[in-house]
Amino acid sequence: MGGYHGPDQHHAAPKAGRPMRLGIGGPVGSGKTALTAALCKVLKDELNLAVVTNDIYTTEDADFLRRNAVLDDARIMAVRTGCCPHTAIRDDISANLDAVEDLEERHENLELVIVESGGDNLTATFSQGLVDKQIFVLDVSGGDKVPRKGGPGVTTSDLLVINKTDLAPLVGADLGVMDRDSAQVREGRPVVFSSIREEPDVPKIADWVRTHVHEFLHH
Ligand SMILES: Nc1nc2c(ncn2[C@@H]2O[C@H](COP(=O)(O)OP(=O)(O)OP(=O)(O)O)[C@@H](O)[C@H]2O)c(=O)[nH]1
Repeated sequence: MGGYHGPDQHHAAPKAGRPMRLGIGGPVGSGKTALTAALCKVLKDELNLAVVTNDIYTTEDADFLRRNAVLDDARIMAVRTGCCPHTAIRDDISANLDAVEDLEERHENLELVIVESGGDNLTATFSQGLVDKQIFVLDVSGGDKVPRKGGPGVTTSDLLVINKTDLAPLVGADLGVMDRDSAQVREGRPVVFSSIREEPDVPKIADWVRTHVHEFLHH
């Protein structure tokens, strides 16, 4: 098992003839499952897509997606990591890769596979051997100092989502500070503020995903 900050041990997988693989990571409870469900609802009629969920001991996230009928059952696979979530998305990616490849074999012409990580800390990122793009989801109620603390998820993810903006007044979080600090540590990489509760069709995030799937499949 590698350390949190060690180099990625895996090479990026060849891209020809397969869907874009999108990782969604972030701390426990930040809204990863809510975002996965929202993206499935918004994109399922325009993109051929499937989802892999990760939980430590249960299949709770997959069960949530199935209960909410965001996709056909056969398009959702649960990985039970039995270990720290970051290990399964970065160090020993075999169970996740098997699940992704299984979905790709079972569903012809998939265009997007979302891999939702279990909740972990600010250092957890996906291996490039598992995903092509990654979104890191932070929760406003974790405090407005979190973006400036940095960590690879915050600084290097392809898209940083700062979720639960509806809670900012309740927890005294200054969204301006989060915006300024994240811009500073991310050196131009995009940041989107969202409230999945108030805006369940996540328009800016869905647009970002559409654009990247299109680029991946057609370039
Ligand atoms: N107020 C508010 N609550 C939200 C929002 N997005 C998600 N939630 C709630 O936050 C809680 C956690 O959301 P999940 O989507 O389960 O979070 P998660 O990151 O998948 O959690 P783990 O998989 O356990 O790490 C749930 O009760 C959601 O309904 C939001 O924008 N605003």
